[in-house]
Amino acid sequence: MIYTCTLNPAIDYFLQVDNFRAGELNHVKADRKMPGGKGINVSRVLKHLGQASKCLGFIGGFTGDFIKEKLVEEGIETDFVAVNGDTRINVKLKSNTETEINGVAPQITDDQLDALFAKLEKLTSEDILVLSGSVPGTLPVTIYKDMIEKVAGSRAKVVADTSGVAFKRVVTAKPFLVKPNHHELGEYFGVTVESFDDVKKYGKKLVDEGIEHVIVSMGGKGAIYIDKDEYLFAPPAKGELKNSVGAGDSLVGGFLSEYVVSGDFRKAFQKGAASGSATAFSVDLCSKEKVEELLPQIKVSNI
Ligand SMILES: Nc1ncnc2c1ncn2[C@@H]1O[C@H](COP(=O)(O)OP(=O)(O)OP(=O)(O)O)[C@@H](O)[C@H]1O
Ligand SMILES: O=P(O)(O)OC[C@@]1(O)O[C@H](CO)[C@@H](O)[C@@H]1O
Repeated sequence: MIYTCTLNPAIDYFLQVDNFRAGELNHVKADRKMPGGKGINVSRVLKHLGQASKCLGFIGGFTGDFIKEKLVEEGIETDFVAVNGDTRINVKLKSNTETEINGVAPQITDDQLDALFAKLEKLTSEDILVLSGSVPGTLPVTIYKDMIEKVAGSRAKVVADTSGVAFKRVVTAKPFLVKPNHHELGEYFGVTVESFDDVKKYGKKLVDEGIEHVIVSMGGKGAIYIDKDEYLFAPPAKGELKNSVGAGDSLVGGFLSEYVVSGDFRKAFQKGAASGSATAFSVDLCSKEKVEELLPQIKVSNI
């Protein structure tokens, strides 16, 4: 089973405003509310691509109910720990530019944290645990590292996609796969990562630190996969950008959807990159049809 863990889920509230003007009254032309948060997005992409998963994490209030209902409607299993406050709302404003305003997580108590850790006890070597997104302020920043240590005995594979201090900490626990974007990779090493050579150099440093598989996404420039033996490049597909929110999560979901079937990293990377582009060219997260349409465009090469 693939478990995705979203410590800080959200309703993603997409707003379209023509010529948004800060400091003035703006009228919304169209809006959309979607269940969001990185792990939840991975689960939704997995579902679209025909793979089951179970969503873990913390959820609360009317916003949490909305997320759970939507996931149930889509046939996605959930096993969230309930918290007292409201799950956050993240505003995704599309106008001449894209602006994101991510909300604040509700408080999480020690008992609720223990309840999440108890759920990890059933993981086995057959399972994959995806740890994605930001860490709520009331939790220790070492939480992802602690979770990896908790499941280490089970030999479940851990995939991590987070940023800032949480990324710094999770790297020390050596997950099976990490997926920073090039900005997050640069932030980790205190440098600016721009060119493919930079991505290769700093991605390889993560492999040298003990992470088996590293995928660095670079938005519209594609993605690079690094392990101890090779560097692979997946170009972006061609199309009209509609929504970049969740492209990285789609890369992770697409990758896992193939990896659990074939265990082939090259094919999994190709599917992941096709899924990232498919989401970038869609209003919602990628559909199976869109991923299959774009797949032939993604010619993975050794670089
Ligand atoms: N404009 C685009 N055109 C084509 N493909 C894209 C585009 N944007 C993203 N992609 C694909 O999606 C992948 C992931 O995108 P990106 O690097 O933006 O992830 P991210 O920064 O983690 O995003 P998020 O946090 O919103 O999920 C890229 O590596 C690329 O393959
Ligand atoms: O604040 P975090 O947890 O870092 O990111 C949360 C978020 O921006 O990431 C997803 C896209 O990747 C969205 O669904 C969600 O709103």
